[in-house]
This record gives sequence, structure tokens and C-alpha cells, in this order.
Amino acid sequence: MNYLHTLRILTALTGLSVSLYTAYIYRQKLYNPDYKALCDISETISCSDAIRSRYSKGFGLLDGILDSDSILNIPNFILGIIFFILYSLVTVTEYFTFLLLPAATISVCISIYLFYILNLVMKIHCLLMSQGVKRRRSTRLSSSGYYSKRTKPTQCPTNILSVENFQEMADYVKEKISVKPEVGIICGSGLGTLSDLVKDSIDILYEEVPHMPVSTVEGHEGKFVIGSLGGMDVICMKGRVHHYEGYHSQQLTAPIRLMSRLGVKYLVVTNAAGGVNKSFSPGDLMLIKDHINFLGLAGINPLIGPNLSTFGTGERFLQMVNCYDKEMRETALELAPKHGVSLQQGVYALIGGPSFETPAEIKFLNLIGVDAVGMSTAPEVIVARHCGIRTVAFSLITNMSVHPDSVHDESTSHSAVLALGSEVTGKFSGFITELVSSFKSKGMPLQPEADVFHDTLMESCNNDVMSKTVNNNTELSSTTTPADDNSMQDNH
Ligand SMILES: O=P(O)(O)O[C@H]1O[C@H](CO)[C@@H](O)[C@H]1O
Ligand code: HPA
Repeated sequence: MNYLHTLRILTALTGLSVSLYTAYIYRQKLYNPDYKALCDISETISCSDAIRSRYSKGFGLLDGILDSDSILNIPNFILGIIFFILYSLVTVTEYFTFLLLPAATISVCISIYLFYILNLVMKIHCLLMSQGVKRRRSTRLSSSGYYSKRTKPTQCPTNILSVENFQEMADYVKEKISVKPEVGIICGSGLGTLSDLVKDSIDILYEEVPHMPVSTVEGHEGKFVIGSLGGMDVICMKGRVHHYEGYHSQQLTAPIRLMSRLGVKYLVVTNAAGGVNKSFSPGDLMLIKDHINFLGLAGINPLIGPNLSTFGTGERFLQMVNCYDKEMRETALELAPKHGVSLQQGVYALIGGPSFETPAEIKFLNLIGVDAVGMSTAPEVIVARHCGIRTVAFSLITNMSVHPDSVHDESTSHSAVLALGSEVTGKFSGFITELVSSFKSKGMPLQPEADVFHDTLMESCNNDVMSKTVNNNTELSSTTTPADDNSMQDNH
């Protein structure tokens, strides 16, 4: 009897120690993704992967029913700690001893279940390295956007970053802040001083945040500035990362998913861009009506891979109509004159960079109706749309893209871009502040009017192509670009 009693206490203490150690690893991993636990022995024997998988909360049974950050979705280690403390108490005090047998039975069942999950479900499916990032090893179920072994695509079936990774990013930031940001702001090249508008702010460096890609480009400081602006709680990115830095498009859009997990509903994106529309001048601010995403058209889209259906719209085939939110654009157009900002409008084209465009490419961009060209924004806007975040975006025209006939143009250089950005950004302070403030009165996204849009778009495309063909035999025309139509009647 005594022997059994001691054995029970030892078992309970072992269980409690394991649970506490799990809690310790969980916390370490949160702050330092590179932390290597003692139990991470090899590629196949690793407790960290199990601890960070979706089975680590509520034994994975509540996944899809509860949000992963719901307080009801309790981490297994907490359940373990509670269970083993109660088990020890019952054993020591000898009260309620009738509970010991059912408790032991439940514990054995859970162990068998976890053994099954670890060995038969969480297998290594992809050990490919992609752009410096080791892919995750866990395999997900198709219902939550992941694939079972049998149905996996021939390419790697897992995403570069998982839902849990985004949650870890958000959890890290949440712990550091006391506000609940509803607005996100991204500062483009040379536009970093926009972050000075944020009051009562705290800074979080990108390198501190688990899984957050770090800016490597001059003029992108690489920190979140979180505080208040225009009466709204905001999270501002002082600097972004770009595809040409070597980041995967799922990485460079990770901060948008982080924002989504923090509860951000509105996003203001800014960038520096070269003017393609000849009626623009350096220093102009262009409200983006729509974009042409050359990377996306070439099959580099942040949504490629298993669909992350737990985010916002979570749509597999995402509509991009009105992704530059019409109501927010209307508000921007209304507010701009009041703040002395003469707002241009136009279509932004994303090129991969980092090389600037050739004269022939600029001629092509002009021909297809592009007004400004840059190397960012479109992936962020796509992911914001996927998360159901309403977005408005601006290009600061920092230089005119080189004219086909001209020789090397000094203004088309990154240093000139940064210089012009810091020179003029101050002029937009009042405008951006009031724009952010206007979001207070806005609701959630309207559903895109797909059919109406599609018909009108096709009609306007046909007309545009016709008029371009007539007008652009040899000369580049700046008169038919969408930017010249400053009305909101274009249905973009
Ligand atoms: O788009 P943002 O980040 O503003 O930066 C723009 O300026 C840089 C070129 O000078 C490129 O990175 C281009 O995309
Ligand atoms: N081209 C591409 N990206 C840019 C430019 C440009 O001329 N200016 C600022 N970002």
C-alpha cells in the first residue's frame, strides 16, 4: 500500500515537472525562436515542434471550433499542471480517492491519443530550405487549409509561416502593449517620419518579434511604433521588407497577419514610387486606385500555398475588386484639399526590383496604364484583403521614372528617393492624422460588387485599349492614363 502511495506521488511529480518544463520551453520559444530545448535532439526527435503545434492547445480538439487565441483553448501544459497538482493533492490527502482511477484512465487515453498525433499525424513532410528559412515540419488537415499526406501538392505542402507562428508574433506584441490597435500604417522609403505622428508610443524592434522579417534596406528602420493617432490606437511600421531583399512573399506580408491577429481593421499603406504618368511631378502624392502586380502575374503571390482559412475572409480565391477601399479613397479625396495636399490618383505597378526599370519597361508600363512604379505594397494589400482589413494606399512620387529618350537620371536612385521622402513627408501629417481619425466612423468592408464591376471593367478595358491603340502609335501618351480621370466613377 505504501509502495503504491509513493509510486503515485512520484508519478504525479514527474507529470508536474514535465508540464512545467513544457511551459518553460513554450515561453522561451516565444521570446527567442532560435531557442533550442534539451529535448530537441534531432530532426525527428524534437519537443519544440510538438509544443508549438496546434495540438499543443486543447489537444488540438478545439481547433476550428475556437480561435487559437481564445482563452478557452487552453495550452496542454496548463491542463497538465492542473491535473498533476490535483492528482498529488488527492494522493497526499487521501480525500476523493475514488477519483484516482478515472483520472488515471483519462490520462492514459490522452497519452495514447498524443502518441498517435506525434507519430502518425505530425510527420516530416518537407525539409526543404526556402530563402534561408527552414520550413515547418508539421502537417495539417485539409479542413484548416493544410493537406494530408496523400493529397499533398508536389511542391512543399506547408506554408513558410503557420497560423501558430502569426499567433506567436501577435502574442509577443500584445504582451508589450496596453493599447488595442485598430489601424495599421506602413511607412515607405523616406516616409519613416510619419511614425513620429504616433503619440504615447512604444517601439518594438522587428528583430525582437518571433518570425518577423527584418528590414535590410537603408531608410527602413525596422520597428513597430505603437500608440495613438487621430484618436485611434495604431500600429505603425517604420520600414518594411521587400521581395528583392530575398524574403518570401509570405514573410514580407507577415506583419499584416500579425496586425490582423492584434485586431487591426484599417490599413494605411505608403510607398515611394517612380512617376510613370508624365503629368506627375516629384513630391506629388498619389492615391492608389488599383495595382498591377507583376510578381503576382508571374506566380509570386503571398497566398500561394495552403489557404489560411482562419484569417478574416479566409477566401481561397480572393476577389481583389475594391481592395483599395472605395469609401476610404473617397474620404481621402475629400480631406486632402483641406490640408493643402493635392492628391493625384492612379494605378501602381509592382516590379520585382531591386533594379530600376529600363526605358523599354517604362514605355510598356505607360502604355498599359500604369501611373507609378515601385517594388512593394501589392503583396501587403493582397494579404490585408485576405484578412478582411480595409486598405487605403498612397505613393509618394519621389522621382520621375527615366524617360525613354533620356540618359541616366540622377533622381532615380535610392538616396534621392530617401532625400525627397524626408523633405516632403511632413506636409502630409495633418492629412494622414485626419484620415486615420475618420476610420472611427467606418464599419467593416462592404462586399465587392463583383458583377457590376466586372462588366464595367471589361467595357472600360476595351475602350482604353481602343483609345491607346489609336493614340499611341509611336508617341507615349500621358493623356489616357487612368490618373487623369480623377473621378471615382471608374469602379476600381
Ligand atoms: O516601396 P518602398 O518601400 O516605399 O520603397 C521604394 O523605394 C525603393 C527604391 O528606392 C524600393 O524599395 C521601392 O519599392
Ligand atoms: N522605380 C521603382 N521603384 C521606385 C522608384 C522607381 O523609379 N522610385 C522609388 N521607388
